[in-house]
Amino acid sequence: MKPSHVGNIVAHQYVTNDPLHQLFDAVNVISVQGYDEERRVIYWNKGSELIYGYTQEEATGKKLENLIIPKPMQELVIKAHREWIKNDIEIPAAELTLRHKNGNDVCVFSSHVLFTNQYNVKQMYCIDIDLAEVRQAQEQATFKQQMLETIFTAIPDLFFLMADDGTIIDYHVNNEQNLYVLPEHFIGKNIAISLPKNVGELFISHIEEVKQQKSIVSFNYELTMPHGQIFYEARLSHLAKYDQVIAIIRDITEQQKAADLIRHQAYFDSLTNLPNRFLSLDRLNQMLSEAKRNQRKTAILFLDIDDFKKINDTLGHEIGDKLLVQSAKRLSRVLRSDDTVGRLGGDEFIVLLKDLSSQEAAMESVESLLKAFRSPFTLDGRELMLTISIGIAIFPENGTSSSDLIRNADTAMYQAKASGRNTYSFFTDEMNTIMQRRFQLEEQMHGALERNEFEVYYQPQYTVLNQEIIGAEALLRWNNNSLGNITPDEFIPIAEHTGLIVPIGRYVIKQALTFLNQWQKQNALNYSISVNLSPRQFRDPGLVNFIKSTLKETHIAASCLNLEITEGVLMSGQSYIYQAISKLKKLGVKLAMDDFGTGYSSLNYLRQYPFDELKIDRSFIQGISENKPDCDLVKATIAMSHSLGLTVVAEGVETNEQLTLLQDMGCNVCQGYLLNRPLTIQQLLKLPK
Ligand SMILES: Nc1nc2c(ncn2[C@@H]2O[C@@H]3COP(=O)(O)O[C@H]4[C@@H](O)[C@H](n5cnc6c(=O)[nH]c(N)nc65)O[C@@H]4COP(=O)(O)O[C@H]3[C@H]2O)c(=O)[nH]1
Repeated sequence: MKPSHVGNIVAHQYVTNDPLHQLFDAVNVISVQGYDEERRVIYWNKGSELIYGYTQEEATGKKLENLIIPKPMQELVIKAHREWIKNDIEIPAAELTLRHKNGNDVCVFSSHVLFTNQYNVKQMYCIDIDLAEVRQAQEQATFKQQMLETIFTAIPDLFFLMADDGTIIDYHVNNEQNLYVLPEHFIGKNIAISLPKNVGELFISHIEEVKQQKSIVSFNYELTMPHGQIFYEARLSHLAKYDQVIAIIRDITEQQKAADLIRHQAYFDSLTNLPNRFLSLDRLNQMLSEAKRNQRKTAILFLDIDDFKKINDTLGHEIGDKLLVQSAKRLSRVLRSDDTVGRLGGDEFIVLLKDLSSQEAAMESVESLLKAFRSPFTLDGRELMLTISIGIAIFPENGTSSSDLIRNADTAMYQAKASGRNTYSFFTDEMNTIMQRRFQLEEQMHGALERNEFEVYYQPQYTVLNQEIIGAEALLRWNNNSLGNITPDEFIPIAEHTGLIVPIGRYVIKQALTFLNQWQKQNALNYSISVNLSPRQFRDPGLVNFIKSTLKETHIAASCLNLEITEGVLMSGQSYIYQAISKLKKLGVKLAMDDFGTGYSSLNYLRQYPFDELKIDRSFIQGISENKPDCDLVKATIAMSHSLGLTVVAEGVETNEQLTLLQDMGCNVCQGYLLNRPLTIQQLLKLPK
């Protein structure tokens, strides 16, 4: 292109800078502007339009200071430009904030050159690089930095930046007290030597792992710090691009303690601190696997504090709890460290004796356990004696599975209780048969009332003098489809144990009084009815009211109801029993002491409780005709009862001889096979008056 000598300044530039302009025209990301000596635009590329907003047409001919220079800088720019043209004082490249067409700031890095063209005219070229993105990136970097710092200060975790061989490069910690060693001792050093050997090794092995694995690797460790034993969780992340590893360390002592506590609560009994049922059974399973492997014997002991329920009921749960704690301590003390004692619940404990050479070897521990209870317990200044009953099952003789062994030890304990408590019993096969029968009875007893399997029989009671019927004793019978006829001696104790005696007992009372009403009406006689009451029935808070309302419903005078209780009912000395008896007496109901002669036959109870009648057990009656001591005893009992104002009833009279003797002794009432067996209602109603 040729210069056009028309005095047009624009024309000059093309002559001078044509090849360069072609280059600048092609670059959009850089702004290139050309100015003449008066700072008028002679060149304005596309990049300038993009940065400053003015098109080439708009910019051409305009003065630099009026175009993109902010007001405060204008004087300065004019002066600098002049100095350059006149005195050759170069304007240095600099970061400047200039102005967009829309008035906004434009941040650029501006470099400048001054040409003198062939007409000796000076032209200044400005090359501006938009710094908006750079600034934005810088701002973002600063923001991120600040954000990281804020995070670092806000969270309590420790951060370590390490080379991927474990050399510590940098760290961040909120409180230097949380550092195991001071920074000067670990910066630039390998983490393995900055921490205890085992922890250092953990770090190194996990650093190796995180390098192989792309995800985060975490592990726990603990350190002894001046402020205690501290648990940490370390999370490692590999910065593969930089061959570095970041470790974020968190103090998890509190969580650890909470988890330990939860674990402890899940496995240990909170009262005695002994292993609970869950842990005890787990230990039993472990012990059995070991015993199987080593072909050794082990023993499973079931322990139960005798009459603990009574202690709890009379002295209160607080004392009961204290006794359990002390008992647990005594039990633990006498066992070998290898053995386990656990609490199964209530007053039941389990003892696992490991590695026994023989069955007899268990005896030593059993005796120590019984002996541990020989000295009294001292509680709040008072002394209490406790005894325990122990059932023992031996692996492998009495079972190889934990469930069999537990069941058999329980059965043996039941036997120990039955043989008078404060003793032990080894499991035997006969016990197993008894227990199986027991379980069958228990199973069938549930629902027996609903299935109408019970029937009340009545054994007539006669005056000894002339054998006139004065009443009857209600005796329960149970006929079950699969088990046949079950005697009360067998099922009543089970009904007591399960608590089913409460509804069953109410059934008997209701049936007996309903029948009595029918019987009294039919014969127009004021017969009485005797009903047995079990100890467990006294724990039924509705008992007295039930009797009261049933008497009312059946129109029976309270004095016609005779409640038979055994010494066992009174022995616990529970206040609720005394209260129930007093209330029943107030109703007008009569009270008989049953089975006299079989237990302690404590005369004290006869004085203490308002009895009307005393029933001499049939085992004595049977002996009176053959055996003098029995005869003397019965004679004395009758005399004593009479002196206390009690009516005497003889049970189980089977022979005329017995009857005659009882007549001689002045016994009042009798019942027995001689006169009649227990009868059904129909049979009894057919009897002559
Ligand atoms: N060898 C012999 N035995 C005679 C003779 N006369 C009566 N008997 C039996 O002696 C038991 C007397 O009842 P118990 O001492 O109260 O002893 C009762 C009583 O303690 C309990 N029992 C029975 N029915 C009930 C009941 O409804 N409630 C409660 N709680 N216990 C009951 O079961 C025990 C046994 O009852 P049963 O088997 O009916 O046995 C009855 C009766 O059948 C005789 O001349 N010779």
